[in-house]
Amino acid sequence: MQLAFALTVATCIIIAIWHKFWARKHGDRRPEPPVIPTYIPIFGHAFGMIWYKKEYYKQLRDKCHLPIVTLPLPGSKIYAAFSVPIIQAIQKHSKTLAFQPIQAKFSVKLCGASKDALRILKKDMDPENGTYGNIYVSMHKALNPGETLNELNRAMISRVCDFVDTIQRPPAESINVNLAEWLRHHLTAATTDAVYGPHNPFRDQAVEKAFWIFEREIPKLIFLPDWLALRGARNRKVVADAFKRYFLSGHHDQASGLVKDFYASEIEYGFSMSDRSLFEVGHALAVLGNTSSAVFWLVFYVFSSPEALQEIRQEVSTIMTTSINEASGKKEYIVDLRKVNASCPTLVSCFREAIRLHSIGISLRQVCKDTVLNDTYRLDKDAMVLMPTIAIHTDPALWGDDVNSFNYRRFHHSNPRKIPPAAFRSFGGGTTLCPGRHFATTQIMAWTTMLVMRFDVEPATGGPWVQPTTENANLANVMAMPDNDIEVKITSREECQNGTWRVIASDKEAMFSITAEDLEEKK
Ligand code: HEM
Repeated sequence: MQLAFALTVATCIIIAIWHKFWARKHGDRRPEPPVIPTYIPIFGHAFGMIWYKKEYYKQLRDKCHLPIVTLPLPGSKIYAAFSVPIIQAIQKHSKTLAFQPIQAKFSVKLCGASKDALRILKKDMDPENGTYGNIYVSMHKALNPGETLNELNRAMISRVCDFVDTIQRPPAESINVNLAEWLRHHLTAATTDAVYGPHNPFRDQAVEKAFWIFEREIPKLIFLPDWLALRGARNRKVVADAFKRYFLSGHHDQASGLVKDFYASEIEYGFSMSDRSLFEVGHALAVLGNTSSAVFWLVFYVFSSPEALQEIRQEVSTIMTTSINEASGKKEYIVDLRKVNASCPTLVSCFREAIRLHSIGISLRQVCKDTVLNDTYRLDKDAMVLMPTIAIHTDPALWGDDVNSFNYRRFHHSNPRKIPPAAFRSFGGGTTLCPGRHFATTQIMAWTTMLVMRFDVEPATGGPWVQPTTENANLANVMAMPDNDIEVKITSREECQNGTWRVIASDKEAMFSITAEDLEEKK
């Protein structure tokens, strides 16, 4: 009798163990994405990522021709996705394939915040009891079409226009600038004035300089301990200290809604003043990190493609109104950005094409629970999912054989090759779709329309435009910075001498629908 009882208990235990382990792994028979072997055992993929940088994902895509693969790494497992339908499936599972746990860890490491801050964020990410990243919702709200965004846009546009006025001079007196550096400095000034208000800490040149040094050092700050990333940590502190003084003086009361709302959420979460100041360095990075590179590439392509330049000038003149100012007797030119989407298809196409070619962002997700994608592959808990934009943006199957060259009409309605909207991923997608895309696009269009209409821009050498490489681009960014700068000569156009110029923007709705999500919403 005792033996029978013991056997029954043992059988139950065996069945329970079988159910827990074997059935969980193999019960539905759906496999994990295929493992990609490497010549170097264990460390092969890690080595490939470090050595070939962004190019590694293109190599893997071309080597395996699979929608998603498994890359075993020492102590962890990574899945890399190379197809639009698989990426869309990943984005749909936003609870089990989540960005927030990664965001919590990365933001604390990147900003050098305290263990207390990590504890608060981790608690928030608890799937049972946490609000699961509610803190970032305030940022999304402020940047969605609405009054807070309108105010931000108005403040930014007015600074862009004021600055562009200062470079207007008689055509014989052109100016020479290093394009990337010049744009970065003046975009930083216009953006941070709009975001942080009259006491903008970035008006101190030492703070701006420290911020951009910190930005270059981000990969070290994320992957190495702080004592091996001293330069980044030291410069981050310069910026964080400036923010601390700003907050302690209550200067954020005069800032944009974006800063005020986020600051209020941080207080609600219980972060210390020191952590709030450090996290603000991270926010500044989201706000500033990518827009100036996007303007650089757009300006580079537009001014180096005479046909595109001519078409864009023609298009912008159709959305421009001209009147005579009664007091000064001068002409007033007003460019209404609200009309760009509908009336400037070549400009919009050039913008999308320029950022398509230079998007190197990698969207990340953590597998919080075993998840099956489209009834095909099983992703195992605790692994990480990578969605490298470059693998999608350079796939000839999607874009055609000229995928690697600038085709200024690629996104033009006259192009017979129709691209699936979800294949354009410069702003990411799903729940982590860039909330700053409307602000960024408005700023990019304000700069580009002003430069295109008022100036001629050409290489200072007098020779042809030479495209810079992006081999050393900082992989912490979404847009690749050029490896070297280009010195350009900026000359005012004769026909635009006698007048004042202004850009205005929408009060009502998002002006630019360029992501799959925005296009869907518009339907
Ligand atoms: C051309 C300029 C920009 C590009 C290409 C860009 C692109 C992106 C991408 C690809 C992501 C990540 C999406 C993902 O992982 O799926 C992202 C996230 C984000 N971006 Fe942008 N961005 C730009 C400008 C801006 C600006 C100007 C702001 C703020 C004013 C901003 C705020 C953010 C924020 C807050 C996030 C994190 C969203 C979240 O975690 O929920 N971005 N951006």
